[in-house]
Amino acid sequence: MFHHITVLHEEAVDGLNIKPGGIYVDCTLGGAGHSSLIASRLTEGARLISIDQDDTALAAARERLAPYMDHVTLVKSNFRRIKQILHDLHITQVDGVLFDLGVSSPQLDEAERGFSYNAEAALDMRMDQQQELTAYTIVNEWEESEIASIIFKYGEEKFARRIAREICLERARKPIETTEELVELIKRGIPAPARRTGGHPAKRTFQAIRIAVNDELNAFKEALEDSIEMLAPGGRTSVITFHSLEDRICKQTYQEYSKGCICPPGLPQCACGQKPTLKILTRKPIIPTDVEQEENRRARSAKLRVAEKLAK
Ligand SMILES: C[S@@+](CC[C@H](N)C(=O)[O-])C[C@H]1O[C@@H](n2cnc3c(N)ncnc32)[C@H](O)[C@@H]1O
Repeated sequence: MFHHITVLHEEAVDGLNIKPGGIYVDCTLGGAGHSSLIASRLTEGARLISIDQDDTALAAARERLAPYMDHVTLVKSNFRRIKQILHDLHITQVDGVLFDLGVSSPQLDEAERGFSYNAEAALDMRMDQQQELTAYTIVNEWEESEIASIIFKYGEEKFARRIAREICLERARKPIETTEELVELIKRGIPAPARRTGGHPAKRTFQAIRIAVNDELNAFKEALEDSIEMLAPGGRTSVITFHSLEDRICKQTYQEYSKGCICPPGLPQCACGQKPTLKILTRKPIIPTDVEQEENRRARSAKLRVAEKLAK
């Protein structure tokens, strides 16, 4: 049973301002919470393309979306291929693109996927089960400096170098096979007083390794830029992020595309001719209500940002 509680369910779909006959893309199908709401607002002639790289999500979503399958297309792929996916479907412009980033609850709950620091499993963490790179490779084969760098950059973990050192000392003795072994090494790398504050000591390092395994930040940046390019005038992007690194990419990309003239100050008139591509509709991100945060822990760090494509 695929059980994922959709975060900012109505808010993210309302953000798309659905036109009943439009063409929409849900880049992160997951348990199809957002996709089924979008599909329920579409009428004949409309189209929803829902993408996920996880086979389990696609199988479950197929059932949930059964009543709408006449206007829904499911695609197993990385969303960083959005342009190619749309091109293959002969679609040149879309009216809205939704991202609800990160992992789904089933991915976290199925211990054998290796995403959780609370369950023993092989070091995996792949969203796409056919991908080659796994957490095992990163932990056992990457250079110590590379491991330290991703833990610092993607986990914002200040003891990154010490943790990387512990990992490399251990793997010189024998390969590190499981999430549990990794958790122990992370704990060893964090001084005792720091271990007692700020949640589970392995949280930041697990997040970092997961981001690296799935190349999450680069995939999102590329896909967001390509989505903006594929939007029809008046089309919208609606993006839910769950940590500051993703949110920063969204905010900065929206800002870049909403900039007009970039001439140096003091010129008597504009020489660059640059026009803004996007209008940002959420100056401050929308966050889940207190009730939603109370009911769903995952919702606590969620932020929604919406932007609209301007006419040229
Ligand atoms: C938070 S869940 C989405 C939940 C969904 N909105 C719902 O309401 O049920 C994120 C999903 O996006 C997928 N995903 C994350 N990054 C992806 C990528 N680069 N390409 C394709 N799918 C991705 C994950 O496999 C996961 O199923």
